[in-house]
Amino acid sequence: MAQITLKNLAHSYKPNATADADFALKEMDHVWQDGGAYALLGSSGCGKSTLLNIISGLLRPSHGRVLFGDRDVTDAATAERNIAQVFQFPVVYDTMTVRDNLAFPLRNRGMEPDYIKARVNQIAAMIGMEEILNRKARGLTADAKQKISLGRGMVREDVNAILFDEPLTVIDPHMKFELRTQLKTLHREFGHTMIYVTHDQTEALTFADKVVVMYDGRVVQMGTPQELFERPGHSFVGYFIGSPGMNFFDATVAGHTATVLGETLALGASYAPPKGRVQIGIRPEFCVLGRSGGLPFSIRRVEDVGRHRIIRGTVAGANVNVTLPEGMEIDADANRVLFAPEKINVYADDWRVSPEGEEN
Ligand SMILES: Nc1ncnc2c1ncn2[C@@H]1O[C@H](COP(=O)(O)OP(=O)(O)OP(=O)(O)O)[C@@H](O)[C@H]1O
Repeated sequence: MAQITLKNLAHSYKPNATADADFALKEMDHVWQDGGAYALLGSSGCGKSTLLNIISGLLRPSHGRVLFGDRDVTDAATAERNIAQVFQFPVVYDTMTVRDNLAFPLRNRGMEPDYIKARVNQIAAMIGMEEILNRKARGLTADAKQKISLGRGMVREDVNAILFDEPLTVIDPHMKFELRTQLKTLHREFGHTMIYVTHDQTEALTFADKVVVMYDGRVVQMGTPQELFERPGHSFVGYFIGSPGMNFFDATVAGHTATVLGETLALGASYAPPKGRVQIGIRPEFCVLGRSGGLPFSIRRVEDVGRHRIIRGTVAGANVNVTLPEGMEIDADANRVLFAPEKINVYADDWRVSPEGEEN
């Protein structure tokens, strides 16, 4: 196993690319710690698969280097990198049995038959396929075939990393949760570096210890689910993580106060006046309705989403959401929205501004 380092990495699918917009991956430096469980999260087209294929060696980056430990593997073929990759759609040998499909990577490496048998049985139990080990893969459902692909991706214990590219897309929703839990168990047991690509925040937040959020070809934040929730490093993380996402307001900020729509709001920390387009961001969970203070608020509608309710409203015509905890009544005369000062984040040109005295 190895730490994976990306050095000045960038990629364009176009020859002679120069403009920023020509790059599917903008220049980045990034380290994936040995044994980490990472999710690579972002919306469609932000560059997740490009990055994964560069790590696995399916794609050569147009700029920069890829290191496994101290070894430069930028020009090494996929086979030399000792990586397992599971794709969105099943890749199985139809004419082989389920057992032979699972055993394939181990036989390829000349492992002992007894070891292969035991390991295949262990993986088959994990993916719920012990009963059909002797069946040919041909004729199985896409869901079953994808489970074989997942199993085959995880069967080798000696890989540097396992890369998953949206592996649960074709899996039945009930099974998704179970397989994700199994992947986590396997990670705890074997300590492989795992990178799991998804555009689904629930998948990312439940699978990973560290979530890497990509936006427009860049890594905009890497953090624990809690860090992404409490201190989104970029406004995209604020919008993308959480349901509904963060509320943003144009503001002027100085010291412990923000001014929004001519009203003064207290901040939980002190800021040097930021440059650029300044906004404050507050999650719906940290907003409450009242009759004085805060900002003027009009309720549009209330949505019941199970354990809590979401109040959809507007502040000066712009949409603002407030999450109402279970059991709390709505004051029908409330016409202001108030924010917990210590939960407000400040942004300049979409990037979070650290308050004075915050350790990075
Ligand atoms: N083979 C290719 N040739 C040219 N452009 C490509 C190629 N593959 C991807 N791109 C472009 O590169 C950008 C990043 O694509 P990529 O597939 O890495 O994104 P993604 O985040 O994995 O998206 P998705 O979630 O839809 O798979 C997109 O603009 C895409 O159109």
